[in-house]
Amino acid sequence: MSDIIEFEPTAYHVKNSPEGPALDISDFNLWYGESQALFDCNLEIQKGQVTALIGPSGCGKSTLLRCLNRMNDLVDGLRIRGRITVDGFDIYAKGVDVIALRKRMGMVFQKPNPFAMSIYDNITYPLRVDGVTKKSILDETVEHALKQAALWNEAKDRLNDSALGLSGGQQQRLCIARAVASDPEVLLMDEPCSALDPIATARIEELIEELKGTYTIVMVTHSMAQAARVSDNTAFMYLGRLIEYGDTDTIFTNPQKSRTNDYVTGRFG
Ligand SMILES: Nc1ncnc2c1ncn2[C@@H]1O[C@H](COP(=O)(O)OP(=O)(O)OP(=O)(O)O)[C@@H](O)[C@H]1O
Repeated sequence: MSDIIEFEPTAYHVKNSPEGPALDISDFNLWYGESQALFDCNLEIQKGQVTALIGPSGCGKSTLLRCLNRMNDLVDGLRIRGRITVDGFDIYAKGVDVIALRKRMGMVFQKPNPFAMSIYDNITYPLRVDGVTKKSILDETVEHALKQAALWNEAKDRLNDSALGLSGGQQQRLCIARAVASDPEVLLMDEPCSALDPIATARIEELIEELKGTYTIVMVTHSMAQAARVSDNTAFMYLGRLIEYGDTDTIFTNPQKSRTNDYVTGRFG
């Protein structure tokens, strides 16, 4: 049993310090009711780097990603065994403030999901919920977040327009801006380009390259080409098990396990 009973957000402010992994997943198992979806997963996710989760459909990539900010908590019949720590804090320990945890672990989904409100309000909404009302702080946050998400030039003259009027790629960059506005340490991305065309995809990939270092990024992708282009490390999953994990070049060019090799060379998947 864990000896950590309180989640301490302050501990997260040591952003991407060079020592140790940002996230440590150890002996992690998960069941949806009677059905086990994750088996003894062990993975250290390095700070400031991009880690890709790859593997065939249904192998548990999204399940594992969603455990990293406890997005699975509301699923009926969900059980877990094992441990996930963020900067040494057990995120499943008793007393953890899950809302505070999710602020530290921003999430970007497959389909862009801006709120039906203005571009400005999309970014400031989480701050307002936290009681921030000072206009200068809100303005500054909007500009900074949009610049970080490479959307400032396209959006600065239409901040009060509806976010739903943006293109799909712009909407996804807005969702990234909204995630970074809360000043997270980690960005979790679940197939962030799957609904986008190749040009919008290339913009998001460039953005991921720019954001890494400032943020630790964990990304689920179906595209092996994308994993090879943008990630530093790759974890290959199969049937709920983590089969192999290593630096992306090695996983794609010299994997140790035959199943990894079969997958990355397109023999199945
Ligand atoms: N909410 C849920 N309730 C019950 N079973 C679920 C739930 N979510 C996922 N599963 C099951 O868990 C397993 C892993 O699913 P998951 O979505 O994590 O896989 P994935 O690798 O992300 O798949 P894909 O690439 O198709 O998105 C699958 O067998 C899936 O049917």
